[in-house]
Amino acid sequence: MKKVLEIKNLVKSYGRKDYQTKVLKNINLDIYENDFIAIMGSSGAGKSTLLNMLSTLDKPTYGQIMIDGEDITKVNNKRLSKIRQEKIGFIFQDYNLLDNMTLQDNIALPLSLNGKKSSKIIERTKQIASLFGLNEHLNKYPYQLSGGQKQRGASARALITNPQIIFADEPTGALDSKSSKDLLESLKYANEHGKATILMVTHDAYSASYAKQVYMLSDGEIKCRLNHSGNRQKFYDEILSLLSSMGSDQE
Ligand SMILES: Nc1ncnc2c1ncn2[C@@H]1O[C@H](COP(=O)(O)OP(=O)(O)OP(=O)(O)O)[C@@H](O)[C@H]1O
Repeated sequence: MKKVLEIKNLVKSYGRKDYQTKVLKNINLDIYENDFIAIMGSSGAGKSTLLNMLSTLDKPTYGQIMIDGEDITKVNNKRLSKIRQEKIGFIFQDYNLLDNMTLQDNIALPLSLNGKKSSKIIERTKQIASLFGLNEHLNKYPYQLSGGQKQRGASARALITNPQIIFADEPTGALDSKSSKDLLESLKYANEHGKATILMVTHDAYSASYAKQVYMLSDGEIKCRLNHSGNRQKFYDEILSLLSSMGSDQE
């Protein structure tokens, strides 16, 4: 299996030189094509910090992050934006759709920015929108959509370029349970039927139970890994019992 992300001795500190807080102490992680990983941990454990570094939005204090064998901590900004455009998709908790564009244009945006031909863009937009059950909403503007539809739109936008890795930070954080389930089913489908590798930060055991592996971040380190054994309900129970044994403040 191809290694898409390799993290070596990753450290992140905040603050001045003489007064530093080490948020991430020593993270080592290999992520392979088609993995679906959930990163959990209590509030302030460093989940978003880790995701921001892996997704090129922030730089580590020490350590290496290799995407496709290329150390993204060492490349210049021009190369970094190319890597973002070509290899990475982002899903944020607050959707980040552009208000003055239709859903169709929002989903198509990464391709329009790449300068692809318009008939190809429309075809691909419809294809990805149908994966997320959005075809009948394509001409609507974000204010005409529900939270769940917006988040599925944001996810379709993240997947439209067929990126190697999707980074999702609390993608179900603002959704009700039905919309969360719809979104997670779509991500699962994209992971199982496409080649999408997904790395999702979540505090929610239900969302995490859709992943293939769950990593627990605690005290700046990955303390524990759980593997999905095939039955989602069983995995959900295992995650809950791990969270309670870790004395976490999760549900
Ligand atoms: N830019 C920053 N400067 C200083 N400290 C920061 C900065 N960003 C994050 N931190 C600190 O790093 C720690 C980890 O924050 P992070 O947002 O990664 O946690 P998290 O696990 O995602 O939490 P939550 O579940 O509450 O979102 C926190 O103590 C936070 O206050």
